Amino acid sequence: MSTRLSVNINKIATLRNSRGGNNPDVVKAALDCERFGAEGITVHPRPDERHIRYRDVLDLHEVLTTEFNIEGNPTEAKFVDLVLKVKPAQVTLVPDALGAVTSNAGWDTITHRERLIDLVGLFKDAGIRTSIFVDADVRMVEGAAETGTDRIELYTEPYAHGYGSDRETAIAPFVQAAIRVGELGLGLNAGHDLSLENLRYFRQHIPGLLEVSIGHALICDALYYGLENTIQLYLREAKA
Ligand SMILES: CC(=O)[C@@H](O)[C@H](O)COP(=O)(O)O
Ligand SMILES: NCC(=O)COP(=O)(O)O
Repeated sequence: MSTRLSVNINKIATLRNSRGGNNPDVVKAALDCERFGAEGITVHPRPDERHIRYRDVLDLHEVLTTEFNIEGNPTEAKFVDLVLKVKPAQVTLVPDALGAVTSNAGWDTITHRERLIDLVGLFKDAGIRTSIFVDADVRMVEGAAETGTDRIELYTEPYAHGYGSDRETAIAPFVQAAIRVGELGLGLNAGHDLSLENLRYFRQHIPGLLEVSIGHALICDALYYGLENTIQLYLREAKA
């Protein structure tokens, strides 16, 4: 089974927004990512629009030909309306805290069960595949399964953080979670802080990994290797 690479282009928008204007052009960059081999494009609009703007999502939707994955916090009505309007291939529900620098935890799928059931139903009725962002915790995976979601996305920051010092210990809860995902018949995605250094080991130890979404490290690597080479390097790790 091959794991698909979805390139998160938030950081390209961050660079554009730092000067105003349209350089780099986010839509062109996304199309180039696709041309260079990306199998999907991920965006994670936030209420402050500090990187991807809601307008970008509409523009991207017009032109992308690979899988479009929109991530974000569904407690924002604006986010829900945007996703229902665009109808991407996949929506990933993330419990972002307002003001957080980046996503820093998965859902408590037990506490938020009823809300997640409603949201998953809403998006699935619109023909959108759903994925719920969760920590590598079997209880949270089981809670996610009860919402009716198609997939879960494992929050991989703790793995990435622990990889350098003790990768066997770092991957262990992710293996357990992935096995449970498979038993429950859900699809499995993963992301956050995956990199050229830690991706191959993750891919080789996690059963049934359908998709990784990678942004920060990939765009940093592109400064050195160029976007086309970098996407090829990540594809090699994702397929290893
Ligand atoms: C859910 C997730 O892990 C990513 O979408 C990540 O949060 C990227 O968001 P930022 O680019 O805002 O850090
Ligand atoms: N879902 C994770 C994602 O889209 C990218 O996260 P990161 O690679 O920017 O940490």
